Amino acid sequence: MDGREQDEAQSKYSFEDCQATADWLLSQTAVRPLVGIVCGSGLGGLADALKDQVAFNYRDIPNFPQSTVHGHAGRLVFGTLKGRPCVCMQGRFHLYEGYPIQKITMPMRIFKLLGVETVILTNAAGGLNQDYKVGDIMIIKDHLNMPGFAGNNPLAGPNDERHVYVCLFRFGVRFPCMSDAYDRELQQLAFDVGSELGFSDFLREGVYCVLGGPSFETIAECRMLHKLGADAVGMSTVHEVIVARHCGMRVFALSLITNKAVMDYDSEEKANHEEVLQTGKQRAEQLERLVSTIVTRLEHNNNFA
Ligand SMILES: O=P(O)(O)O[C@H]1O[C@H](CO)[C@@H](O)[C@H]1O
Ligand SMILES: Nc1nc2[nH]cnc2c(=O)[nH]1
Repeated sequence: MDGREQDEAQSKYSFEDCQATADWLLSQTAVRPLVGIVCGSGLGGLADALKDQVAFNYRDIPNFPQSTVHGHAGRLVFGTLKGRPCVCMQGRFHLYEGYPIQKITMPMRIFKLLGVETVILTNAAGGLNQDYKVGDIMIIKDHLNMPGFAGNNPLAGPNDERHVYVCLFRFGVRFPCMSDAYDRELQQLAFDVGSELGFSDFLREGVYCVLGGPSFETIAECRMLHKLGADAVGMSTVHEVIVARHCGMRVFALSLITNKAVMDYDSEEKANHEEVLQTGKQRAEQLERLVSTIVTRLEHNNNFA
Protein backbone atom coordinates (compact mmCIF):
# COMPACT_ATOMS: atom_id res chain seq x y z
CA MET A 1 0.00 0.00 0.00
CA ASP A 2 1.25 3.51 -0.72
CA GLY A 3 0.81 6.35 1.79
CA ARG A 4 -2.53 7.50 0.39
CA GLU A 5 -4.00 4.00 0.44
CA GLN A 6 -2.76 3.51 3.99
CA ASP A 7 -4.41 6.77 5.10
CA GLU A 8 -7.63 5.65 3.45
CA ALA A 9 -7.52 2.21 5.05
CA GLN A 10 -6.86 3.75 8.46
CA SER A 11 -9.62 6.32 8.16
CA LYS A 12 -12.15 3.63 7.20
CA TYR A 13 -11.52 1.84 10.49
CA SER A 14 -11.12 4.91 12.63
CA PHE A 15 -11.50 5.37 16.34
CA GLU A 16 -15.02 6.67 15.72
CA ASP A 17 -15.98 3.53 13.78
CA CYS A 18 -14.64 1.29 16.54
CA GLN A 19 -16.42 3.38 19.18
CA ALA A 20 -19.72 3.21 17.25
CA THR A 21 -19.44 -0.58 17.01
CA ALA A 22 -18.55 -0.95 20.69
CA ASP A 23 -21.39 1.36 21.73
CA TRP A 24 -23.84 -0.61 19.61
CA LEU A 25 -22.71 -3.89 21.21
CA LEU A 26 -22.83 -2.43 24.72
CA SER A 27 -26.38 -1.27 24.06
CA GLN A 28 -27.42 -4.81 23.03
CA THR A 29 -26.03 -6.80 25.98
CA ALA A 30 -25.55 -6.36 29.70
CA VAL A 31 -22.35 -8.46 29.66
CA ARG A 32 -19.25 -6.32 30.33
CA PRO A 33 -16.42 -8.62 29.23
CA LEU A 34 -12.99 -8.54 30.85
CA VAL A 35 -11.67 -11.37 28.73
CA GLY A 36 -11.73 -11.53 24.92
CA ILE A 37 -11.20 -14.85 23.15
CA VAL A 38 -10.44 -15.46 19.47
CA CYS A 39 -11.16 -18.94 18.08
CA GLY A 40 -8.88 -20.35 15.42
CA SER A 41 -9.82 -22.58 12.47
CA GLY A 42 -12.06 -25.40 13.65
CA LEU A 43 -11.77 -24.22 17.26
CA GLY A 44 -15.05 -22.29 17.42
CA GLY A 45 -16.45 -24.84 19.87
CA LEU A 46 -14.68 -22.85 22.58
CA ALA A 47 -17.52 -20.33 22.43
CA ASP A 48 -20.03 -23.06 23.28
CA ALA A 49 -18.59 -23.21 26.80
CA LEU A 50 -19.94 -19.71 27.52
CA LYS A 51 -23.05 -19.59 29.72
CA ASP A 52 -25.97 -17.16 29.34
CA GLN A 53 -24.96 -16.43 25.79
CA VAL A 54 -25.87 -13.34 23.81
CA ALA A 55 -24.63 -13.91 20.27
CA PHE A 56 -24.45 -11.66 17.20
CA ASN A 57 -23.82 -12.67 13.62
CA TYR A 58 -20.96 -10.58 12.24
CA ARG A 59 -23.24 -9.44 9.40
CA ASP A 60 -25.53 -7.75 11.95
CA ILE A 61 -22.75 -5.81 13.73
CA PRO A 62 -22.09 -2.31 12.37
CA ASN A 63 -18.66 -1.94 10.67
CA PHE A 64 -17.73 -5.59 11.32
CA PRO A 65 -16.04 -7.68 8.60
CA GLN A 66 -17.58 -11.00 7.48
CA SER A 67 -16.02 -14.43 7.96
CA THR A 68 -15.40 -16.16 4.65
CA VAL A 69 -13.37 -19.22 5.74
CA HIS A 70 -14.78 -22.70 6.42
CA GLY A 71 -14.37 -23.43 10.13
CA HIS A 72 -14.98 -19.77 11.15
CA ALA A 73 -18.67 -19.39 12.00
CA GLY A 74 -18.80 -15.59 12.04
CA ARG A 75 -20.43 -14.93 15.41
CA LEU A 76 -19.51 -12.73 18.33
CA VAL A 77 -20.62 -14.47 21.52
CA PHE A 78 -20.93 -12.75 24.91
CA GLY A 79 -21.37 -14.80 28.06
CA THR A 80 -19.67 -16.04 31.19
CA LEU A 81 -17.11 -18.74 31.86
CA LYS A 82 -17.55 -19.91 35.45
CA GLY A 83 -18.90 -16.47 36.26
CA ARG A 84 -16.22 -14.45 34.39
CA PRO A 85 -17.68 -12.15 31.73
CA CYS A 86 -16.18 -12.93 28.31
CA VAL A 87 -16.60 -12.12 24.65
CA CYS A 88 -15.60 -14.68 22.07
CA MET A 89 -14.96 -14.32 18.33
CA GLN A 90 -16.23 -17.50 16.75
CA GLY A 91 -14.27 -16.88 13.58
CA ARG A 92 -11.47 -14.46 12.78
CA PHE A 93 -10.30 -12.59 9.69
CA HIS A 94 -7.17 -13.26 7.67
CA LEU A 95 -5.08 -11.20 5.28
CA TYR A 96 -5.75 -13.66 2.46
CA GLU A 97 -9.49 -12.95 2.65
CA GLY A 98 -8.62 -9.66 1.01
CA TYR A 99 -9.28 -7.33 3.93
CA PRO A 100 -6.87 -4.52 4.75
CA ILE A 101 -4.77 -5.42 7.76
CA GLN A 102 -6.45 -2.61 9.75
CA LYS A 103 -9.83 -4.24 9.19
CA ILE A 104 -8.84 -7.74 10.28
CA THR A 105 -7.46 -6.36 13.54
CA MET A 106 -10.29 -3.93 14.24
CA PRO A 107 -12.02 -6.38 16.63
CA MET A 108 -9.07 -6.00 19.03
CA ARG A 109 -9.79 -2.29 19.37
CA ILE A 110 -13.47 -3.08 19.83
CA PHE A 111 -12.50 -5.54 22.59
CA LYS A 112 -10.57 -2.72 24.25
CA LEU A 113 -13.52 -0.34 24.03
CA LEU A 114 -15.79 -3.03 25.50
CA GLY A 115 -13.53 -3.13 28.57
CA VAL A 116 -11.51 -6.27 27.80
CA GLU A 117 -8.25 -6.51 29.74
CA THR A 118 -6.93 -9.91 28.67
CA VAL A 119 -7.03 -11.39 25.17
CA ILE A 120 -6.69 -15.12 24.57
CA LEU A 121 -6.02 -16.09 20.96
CA THR A 122 -6.04 -19.57 19.49
CA ASN A 123 -5.03 -20.79 16.06
CA ALA A 124 -4.41 -23.88 14.00
CA ALA A 125 -0.80 -24.14 12.82
CA GLY A 126 1.62 -26.40 10.99
CA GLY A 127 4.38 -27.88 13.17
CA LEU A 128 7.92 -27.03 12.04
CA ASN A 129 9.64 -28.24 15.21
CA GLN A 130 10.52 -31.87 14.57
CA ASP A 131 9.69 -32.82 18.17
CA TYR A 132 6.10 -31.68 17.77
CA LYS A 133 3.28 -34.10 17.07
CA VAL A 134 -0.11 -33.46 15.51
CA GLY A 135 -2.46 -32.60 18.39
CA ASP A 136 0.20 -30.80 20.46
CA ILE A 137 -0.80 -27.47 21.95
CA MET A 138 1.94 -24.85 21.68
CA ILE A 139 1.91 -21.92 24.07
CA ILE A 140 3.21 -19.03 21.96
CA LYS A 141 6.16 -17.29 23.58
CA ASP A 142 7.17 -15.12 20.61
CA HIS A 143 6.51 -14.55 16.93
CA LEU A 144 8.06 -13.91 13.54
CA ASN A 145 6.00 -11.41 11.56
CA MET A 146 6.79 -12.08 7.89
CA PRO A 147 4.19 -9.65 6.42
CA GLY A 148 5.57 -7.08 8.88
CA PHE A 149 9.06 -7.48 7.38
CA ALA A 150 7.52 -6.40 4.09
CA GLY A 151 5.87 -3.34 5.67
CA ASN A 152 2.42 -4.83 6.18
CA ASN A 153 1.89 -3.95 9.84
CA PRO A 154 -1.57 -3.15 11.28
CA LEU A 155 -0.17 -0.04 12.95
CA ALA A 156 1.15 1.43 9.69
CA GLY A 157 -0.54 4.72 8.83
CA PRO A 158 -1.31 7.68 11.04
CA ASN A 159 -1.21 7.06 14.80
CA ASP A 160 -4.17 9.16 15.89
CA GLU A 161 -2.97 11.13 18.90
CA ARG A 162 -6.44 12.55 19.54
CA HIS A 163 -7.12 9.42 21.49
CA VAL A 164 -4.83 10.68 24.22
CA TYR A 165 -7.14 13.62 24.85
CA VAL A 166 -10.63 12.40 24.07
CA CYS A 167 -10.45 9.14 26.02
CA LEU A 168 -9.34 7.98 29.38
CA PHE A 169 -6.96 5.76 27.43
CA ARG A 170 -5.53 5.87 23.96
CA PHE A 171 -5.09 3.08 21.49
CA GLY A 172 -1.34 3.35 21.87
CA VAL A 173 2.01 4.90 21.13
CA ARG A 174 3.65 5.26 17.72
CA PHE A 175 6.41 2.72 18.44
CA PRO A 176 5.09 -0.02 20.71
CA CYS A 177 7.45 -2.55 22.27
CA MET A 178 6.94 -6.17 21.19
CA SER A 179 9.60 -7.97 23.25
CA ASP A 180 6.96 -8.45 25.96
CA ALA A 181 4.07 -9.22 23.59
CA TYR A 182 3.18 -12.58 25.15
CA ASP A 183 2.56 -12.28 28.86
CA ARG A 184 5.02 -14.50 30.73
CA GLU A 185 2.84 -14.92 33.83
CA LEU A 186 -0.02 -16.14 31.68
CA GLN A 187 2.32 -18.60 29.94
CA GLN A 188 3.33 -19.97 33.34
CA LEU A 189 -0.30 -20.11 34.42
CA ALA A 190 -1.11 -22.12 31.28
CA PHE A 191 1.66 -24.62 32.05
CA ASP A 192 0.44 -24.95 35.64
CA VAL A 193 -3.17 -25.43 34.55
CA GLY A 194 -2.09 -27.84 31.79
CA SER A 195 -0.17 -29.92 34.30
CA GLU A 196 -3.13 -30.01 36.73
CA LEU A 197 -5.37 -31.18 33.90
CA GLY A 198 -2.90 -33.91 32.90
CA PHE A 199 -2.04 -32.26 29.56
CA SER A 200 1.73 -31.96 30.04
CA ASP A 201 2.48 -34.67 27.46
CA PHE A 202 1.10 -32.55 24.64
CA LEU A 203 1.80 -29.04 25.95
CA ARG A 204 4.75 -27.18 24.35
CA GLU A 205 6.02 -23.65 24.07
CA GLY A 206 7.45 -22.09 20.96
CA VAL A 207 7.70 -19.39 18.32
CA TYR A 208 4.83 -18.85 15.86
CA CYS A 209 5.53 -17.50 12.40
CA VAL A 210 2.79 -15.74 10.40
CA LEU A 211 2.71 -15.77 6.61
CA GLY A 212 0.13 -14.17 4.34
CA GLY A 213 -1.31 -17.40 2.91
CA PRO A 214 -3.60 -18.72 1.59
CA SER A 215 -1.21 -21.16 -0.12
CA PHE A 216 0.52 -23.51 2.29
CA GLU A 217 4.32 -23.49 2.40
CA THR A 218 6.75 -25.14 0.04
CA ILE A 219 9.31 -27.56 1.46
CA ALA A 220 12.07 -24.98 1.03
CA GLU A 221 9.98 -22.38 2.86
CA CYS A 222 9.34 -24.75 5.78
CA ARG A 223 13.04 -25.51 6.04
CA MET A 224 13.88 -21.82 5.97
CA LEU A 225 11.30 -20.90 8.63
CA HIS A 226 12.56 -23.67 10.88
CA LYS A 227 16.15 -22.43 10.50
CA LEU A 228 14.96 -18.92 11.37
CA GLY A 229 13.67 -20.16 14.71
CA ALA A 230 9.97 -20.79 14.07
CA ASP A 231 8.35 -23.81 15.72
CA ALA A 232 4.96 -23.43 14.05
CA VAL A 233 3.58 -21.63 11.02
CA GLY A 234 0.17 -20.13 10.32
CA MET A 235 -1.68 -17.23 8.71
CA SER A 236 -3.12 -15.30 11.65
CA THR A 237 -2.83 -14.13 15.27
CA VAL A 238 0.30 -11.96 15.04
CA HIS A 239 -1.56 -8.95 13.59
CA GLU A 240 -4.16 -9.21 16.33
CA VAL A 241 -1.45 -9.51 18.98
CA ILE A 242 0.27 -6.34 17.74
CA VAL A 243 -2.95 -4.32 17.91
CA ALA A 244 -3.98 -5.81 21.26
CA ARG A 245 -0.60 -4.93 22.78
CA HIS A 246 -0.65 -1.49 21.18
CA CYS A 247 -3.81 -0.68 23.13
CA GLY A 248 -2.50 -2.17 26.34
CA MET A 249 -4.33 -5.48 26.66
CA ARG A 250 -2.59 -8.49 28.10
CA VAL A 251 -2.07 -11.29 25.57
CA PHE A 252 -1.97 -15.06 25.81
CA ALA A 253 -1.92 -17.15 22.61
CA LEU A 254 -1.72 -20.78 21.70
CA SER A 255 -1.44 -22.87 18.55
CA LEU A 256 -2.97 -26.27 18.02
CA ILE A 257 -0.51 -28.19 15.86
CA THR A 258 -2.99 -29.53 13.32
CA ASN A 259 -0.49 -30.91 10.81
CA LYS A 260 3.23 -31.43 10.41
CA ALA A 261 4.87 -29.00 8.01
CA VAL A 262 6.38 -30.96 5.13
CA MET A 263 10.18 -30.67 5.35
CA ASP A 264 11.29 -33.61 3.27
CA TYR A 265 11.16 -34.18 -0.51
CA ASP A 266 10.45 -37.91 0.05
CA SER A 267 7.35 -37.17 2.10
CA GLU A 268 3.93 -38.05 0.71
CA GLU A 269 2.17 -35.69 3.13
CA LYS A 270 0.31 -32.65 1.84
CA ALA A 271 -1.00 -29.82 4.01
CA ASN A 272 -4.76 -29.37 3.66
CA HIS A 273 -7.53 -27.49 5.45
CA GLU A 274 -9.62 -30.63 6.03
CA GLU A 275 -6.87 -32.15 8.18
CA VAL A 276 -6.61 -28.83 10.04
CA LEU A 277 -10.33 -28.89 10.89
CA GLN A 278 -10.24 -32.60 11.76
CA THR A 279 -7.41 -32.15 14.29
CA GLY A 280 -9.33 -29.22 15.76
CA LYS A 281 -12.28 -31.52 16.42
CA GLN A 282 -10.07 -34.13 18.08
CA ARG A 283 -8.50 -31.69 20.55
CA ALA A 284 -11.54 -29.42 20.98
CA GLU A 285 -12.48 -30.69 24.42
CA GLN A 286 -8.99 -30.39 25.97
CA LEU A 287 -8.46 -26.97 24.41
CA GLU A 288 -11.75 -25.77 25.82
CA ARG A 289 -10.87 -27.08 29.32
CA LEU A 290 -7.43 -25.48 29.18
CA VAL A 291 -8.73 -22.08 28.10
CA SER A 292 -11.74 -22.03 30.42
CA THR A 293 -9.63 -23.03 33.44
CA ILE A 294 -7.10 -20.30 32.63
CA VAL A 295 -9.98 -17.81 32.43
CA THR A 296 -11.30 -18.84 35.83
CA ARG A 297 -7.87 -18.12 37.35
CA LEU A 298 -7.82 -14.56 36.05
CA GLU A 299 -8.95 -11.83 38.38
CA HIS A 300 -10.18 -8.38 37.34
CA ASN A 301 -7.40 -5.96 36.55
CA ASN A 302 -5.43 -8.92 35.26
CA ASN A 303 -4.42 -10.34 38.63
CA PHE A 304 -4.56 -14.04 39.25
CA ALA A 305 -7.01 -15.76 41.54
O1 LIG B 1 -5.01 -19.21 12.10
P1 LIG B 1 -6.34 -19.82 12.01
O2 LIG B 1 -7.44 -18.83 11.91
O3 LIG B 1 -6.57 -20.83 13.11
O4 LIG B 1 -6.39 -20.65 10.64
C1 LIG B 1 -5.32 -21.45 10.14
O5 LIG B 1 -5.90 -22.47 9.40
C2 LIG B 1 -6.08 -22.05 8.02
C3 LIG B 1 -5.40 -23.06 7.12
O6 LIG B 1 -5.92 -24.33 7.29
C4 LIG B 1 -5.38 -20.69 7.92
O7 LIG B 1 -6.34 -19.67 7.98
C5 LIG B 1 -4.48 -20.69 9.13
O8 LIG B 1 -4.17 -19.39 9.58
N1 LIG C 1 0.63 -21.44 6.87
C1 LIG C 1 0.08 -22.51 7.45
N2 LIG C 1 -1.05 -22.36 8.14
C2 LIG C 1 -1.56 -23.46 8.73
N3 LIG C 1 -2.66 -23.58 9.48
C3 LIG C 1 -2.76 -24.87 9.84
N4 LIG C 1 -1.75 -25.58 9.35
C4 LIG C 1 -0.99 -24.70 8.65
C5 LIG C 1 0.22 -24.84 7.90
O1 LIG C 1 0.81 -25.92 7.77
N5 LIG C 1 0.71 -23.71 7.33
